[in-house]
Amino acid sequence: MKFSANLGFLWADRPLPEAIRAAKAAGFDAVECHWPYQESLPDIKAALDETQLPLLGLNTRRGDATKGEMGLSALPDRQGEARDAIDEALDWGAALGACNVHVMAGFAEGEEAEACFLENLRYAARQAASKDMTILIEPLNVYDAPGYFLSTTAQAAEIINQLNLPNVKLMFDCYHVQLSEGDICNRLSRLMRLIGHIQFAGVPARGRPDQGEINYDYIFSHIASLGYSTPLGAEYKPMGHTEDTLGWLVRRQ
Ligand SMILES: O=C(O)[C@@H](O)C(=O)CO
Ligand SMILES: [Mg+2]
Repeated sequence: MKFSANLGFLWADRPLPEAIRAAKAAGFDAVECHWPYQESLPDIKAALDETQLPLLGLNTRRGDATKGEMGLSALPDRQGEARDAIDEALDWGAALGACNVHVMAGFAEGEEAEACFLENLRYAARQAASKDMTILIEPLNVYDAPGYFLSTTAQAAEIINQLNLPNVKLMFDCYHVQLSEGDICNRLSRLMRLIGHIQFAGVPARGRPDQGEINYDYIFSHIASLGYSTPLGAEYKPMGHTEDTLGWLVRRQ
């Protein structure tokens, strides 16, 4: 099993280039990030080149983070901004050699929001295809993100099936799935052909994966048995020094 350090949470107190080097030193096989846009792209690229760690993905901008926005792609009155955010994420991703862009839907509901999200995803998939990249959509749990447009894997699967585009896939975050839906292993089996990336964290605190109600040794074995070998994204809040939380990784090396 291979692992990707999500630098939105791990070593989040360091600039991304330093966080990338820390992930390499800790033994991760890949990295991924949330919103790198305030940092220097050439410095991030230099750290990726130096460490030879692949960048698995990044997110589209949230919108106005000070207002708590979490994406724009399902907001019918924000289509121009949403597409700028998609273009920006794809440009950064292509420059950094990333394979995935997570298109964030935002807080919205109803048919108009769904039609808007589908249209923006079609646009994103077209732009991504020309860069050989994949678009991910991720349901967020109803406790952390109440009102977020996508909250279940069933809803995400319906959208992906409706689009029927080879480069639109599901980001299956075991943490969100456990809180909103449960039944993680059966869902992984059923949804495997739609999955583009898998993330994990302890539940319910979103801390290190070896603490909490989920037995990740079991889940990782199940994922391996399904033939999935892409690095799994460690997207948890270390609540202290990241190095102090890596026993789960060290035990597997
Ligand atoms: O699960 C999450 O919160 C992330 O994967 C993300 O991209 C949005 O914050
Ligand atoms: Mg996630």
